[in-house]
Amino acid sequence: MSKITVLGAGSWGTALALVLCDNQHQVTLWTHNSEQKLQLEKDRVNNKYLPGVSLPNSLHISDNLNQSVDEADAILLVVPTKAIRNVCKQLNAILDKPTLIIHASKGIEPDTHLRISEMIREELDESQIKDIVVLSGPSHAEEVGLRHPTTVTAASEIKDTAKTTQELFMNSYFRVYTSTDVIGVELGGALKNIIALGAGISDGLEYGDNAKAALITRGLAEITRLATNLGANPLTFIGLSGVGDLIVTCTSVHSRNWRAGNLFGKGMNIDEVEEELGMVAEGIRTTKAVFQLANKINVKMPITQGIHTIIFDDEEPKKVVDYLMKRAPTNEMDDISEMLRTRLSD
Ligand SMILES: NC(=O)C1=CN([C@@H]2O[C@H](COP(=O)(O)OP(=O)(O)OC[C@H]3O[C@@H](n4cnc5c(N)ncnc54)[C@H](O)[C@@H]3O)[C@@H](O)[C@H]2O)C=CC1
Ligand SMILES: O=C(CO)COP(=O)(O)O
Repeated sequence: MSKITVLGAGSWGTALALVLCDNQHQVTLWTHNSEQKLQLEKDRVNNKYLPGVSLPNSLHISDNLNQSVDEADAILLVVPTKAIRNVCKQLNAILDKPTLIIHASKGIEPDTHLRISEMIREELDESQIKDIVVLSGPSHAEEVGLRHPTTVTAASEIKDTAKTTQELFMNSYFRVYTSTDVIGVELGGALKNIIALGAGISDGLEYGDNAKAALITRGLAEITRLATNLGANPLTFIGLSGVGDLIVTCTSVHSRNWRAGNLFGKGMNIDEVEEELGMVAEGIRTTKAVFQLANKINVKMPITQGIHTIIFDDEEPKKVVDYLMKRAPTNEMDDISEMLRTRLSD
């Protein structure tokens, strides 16, 4: 049994805390919101973020970060990307020994274009980090909360800590694979949210299955192209954190990003979408970050560019689709050959 502290009591933090409780670990779920702490303790259900799922009696709820992480064997960070630095700054003032940090958030920071593990390394001292493991894959909290079969990947360059993470989470309904491709796994989880916005927009326009299949497939080519340029293994993108997460996020009504896209497709603007959603759709900020990054390093990402125009320039979705369809004709496999060439020349 390990002592594990989950930071972030949203849908995913709550669902992962349940998995860890089912595995007989000693688990604390930390929320920064004292009203939420009282609500969780009183109802033993996360009414706002994971309704209908009972919290196990063994789950300890806290709003005190200091006490929550005291003597923790591992810390699981699951706050939205925009809160990562703030939470890490608070941890920086507290942690007094090398700690295993596992993160399950999915995003890229605008302006710096950093992945989450890179942001964590900027905020914590080296002496506070035993390792940072990325936990990512096709996994909606709503289904994990029901203990439906789910598979994810735990990625670290240090095989032992990826294995430790696998052992902490693995059970009969939650299967964990390991990987050493931290860049690929982290980017796969973050970038698919952009394409999920696109799938939602397409469904909001009622374009049907052909358009969505096109978005998923060409979206995969586009995000793999960027990730390979940033050092990821292209093969990671035919795995759980690549095509796996794209499928689940682009096709599920549980997806916050798909739902946000759907609202954009129906004509709402960014303020209206964020208000209506009430939960984090990471793809919105990630679209901004990736649009900047792709321009900076000169990687072609037409779908991301189009979604950026819809979200941040209020462009009509139909006009963007028209632009995408009328681009100069190309050869489908150019991408793949280019990626393999890059990989083989490494
Ligand atoms: N919901 C899901 O099924 C999955 C979510 N994720 C990722 O997990 C991360 C969290 O997502 P969700 O749990 O869905 O978000 P959510 O919108 O359900 O909840 C976010 C939580 O973070 C808390 N929070 C916000 N700002 C904070 C701060 N400054 N300090 C501490 N806590 C703060 C909120 O109070 C809330 O409890 C995201 O990066 C998301 O992409 C990954 C896989 C599945
Ligand atoms: O990452 C997820 C599923 O794997 C969750 O996606 P959403 O944030 O779009 O709900």
